Amino acid sequence: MNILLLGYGKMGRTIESIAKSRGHNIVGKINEDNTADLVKYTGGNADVAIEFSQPDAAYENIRYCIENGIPVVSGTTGWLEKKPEIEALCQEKDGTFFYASNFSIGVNLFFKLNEQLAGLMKDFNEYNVDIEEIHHTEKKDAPSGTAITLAEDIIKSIDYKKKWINKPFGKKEDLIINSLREGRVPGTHTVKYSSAVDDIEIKHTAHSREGFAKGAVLVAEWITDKKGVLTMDNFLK
Ligand SMILES: NC(=O)C1=CN([C@@H]2O[C@H](COP(=O)(O)OP(=O)(O)OC[C@H]3O[C@@H](n4cnc5c(N)ncnc54)[C@H](OP(=O)(O)O)[C@@H]3O)[C@@H](O)[C@H]2O)C=CC1
Ligand SMILES: O=C(O)C1=N[C@H](C(=O)O)C[C@H](O)C1
Repeated sequence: MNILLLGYGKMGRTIESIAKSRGHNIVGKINEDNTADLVKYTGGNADVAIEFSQPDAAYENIRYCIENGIPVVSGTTGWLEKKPEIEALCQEKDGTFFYASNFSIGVNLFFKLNEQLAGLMKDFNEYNVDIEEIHHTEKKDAPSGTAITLAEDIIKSIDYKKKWINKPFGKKEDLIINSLREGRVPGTHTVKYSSAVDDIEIKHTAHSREGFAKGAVLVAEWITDKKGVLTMDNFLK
């Protein structure tokens, strides 16, 4: 498979190494300094694009792919206010767009566990729930996309939480996401229910970026013959 990498930073490099080990070719690597080269690529010479860039670049990269017939797998976080526009464009152009806030299989199991725990906890108002996410100091966005997914799934079940906020303190109706930036941490997420007498915690700790990158390559292999707006739920089925 011929893969175009949009964003060749920490994730782009890890994806390159996994993709090559699975027999794929990297036909292009686009970073901030060579975005003009993007016009060289179309659905004729790139079977799929894998997009891990930065919040202010994702929309234009994904739009280019959809308009030029390249199926695109994106994991960039911090740009999601524009995702509905991309989804509409994908439908209009009969394109292929896959987005996940986290491509790791472990995190996607953790998402399911989070949904189940929220379902169990919904009638126990003596507990307060909050989220902590820890990432490396180079991360550009806060809260993490993964923490937002966790928060949105909790708010669907827990009536006393009305919205998430990215602050260490808030009212009971606010689901706190506390974002910490430390050293080279690849990504740690904790959901904690606390009462006066006990705490219940679930936690996912990534040991490296390999889980995210392998998930993105597996999805890229899977989507090349598919159309539409696709998610991890479609892939994992
Ligand atoms: N969904 C998931 O599973 C995961 C998502 N992520 C997300 O992926 C994104 C990238 O993470 P990471 O690799 O750690 O970040 P890095 O900062 O290491 O890499 C981002 C790269 O994007 C490049 N870039 C900047 N502008 C453009 C542009 N217009 N087009 C293409 N590339 C561009 C940067 O280039 P330059 O250096 O020249 O500025 C840089 O090389 C983040 O949003 C992060 O949150 C990360 C891990 C997992
Ligand atoms: O920026 C990162 O590094 C990561 N970003 C994603 C996020 O914002 O959730 C996924 C992972 O936690 C690593």
